[in-house]
Amino acid sequence: MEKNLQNELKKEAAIRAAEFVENDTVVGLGTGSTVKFLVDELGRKVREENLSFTGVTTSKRTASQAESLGIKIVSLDSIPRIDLTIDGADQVDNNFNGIKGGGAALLWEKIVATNSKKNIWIVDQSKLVDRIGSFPLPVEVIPFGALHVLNKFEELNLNPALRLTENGKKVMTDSQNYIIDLHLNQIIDPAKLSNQLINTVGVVEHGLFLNVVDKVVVGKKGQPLILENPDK
Ligand SMILES: O=C(CO)[C@H](O)[C@H](O)COP(=O)(O)O
Repeated sequence: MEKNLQNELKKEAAIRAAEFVENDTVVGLGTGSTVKFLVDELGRKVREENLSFTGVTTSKRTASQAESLGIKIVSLDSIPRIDLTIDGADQVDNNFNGIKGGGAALLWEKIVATNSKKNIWIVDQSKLVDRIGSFPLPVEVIPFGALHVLNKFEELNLNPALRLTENGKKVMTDSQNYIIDLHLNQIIDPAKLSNQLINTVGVVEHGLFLNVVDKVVVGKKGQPLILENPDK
């Protein structure tokens, strides 16, 4: 999909999803380019429509954008619950399984998501797929012994690659871990892979988000589509 159109559709989904944010609630704010549109819109609503909510963010990036727009941000441990989290995703299949972590924020994203009463993902239509996996699956690993974890993944034919910055430095997450991307093409059994990864010593978390999302707001030509997860 052409970049300008994709951005337009991301923005459309983000603006539609902002309507789900209610006054006096605690809202988890995800990370990424789609969420950036969401935070802009929520900032506008705070300024122009007196929307009042408390945010919990899934990255330092989102926290600084939100605070610069006047959105109140608190730490996760200072609040008893999160009412709703809105986040992006890299791919979503028909069973509402998703891959996240393209922006390297998957650990905080999963912690915030699993502590939220409701989760909404905002995506453009190109991210809806029959089977997830053509987007590389991010795995967050602690730096100590990371190359041994990479070798194990290699032995398991998971096609791992340590994520590097444009300058060739290792990408560091907000928790000071590394990211290994698994180039799998397709994931036949997401639950099995999820168990396998999380049981590998050195892995902190992975980007398979299974049975997490309640609603997906899809930016598509025409108007946004809202998909409801029947299993939630
Ligand atoms: O999981 C994420 C960050 O870790 C993002 O939500 C995901 O990568 C989608 O990003 P974008 O909205 O930029 O396409």
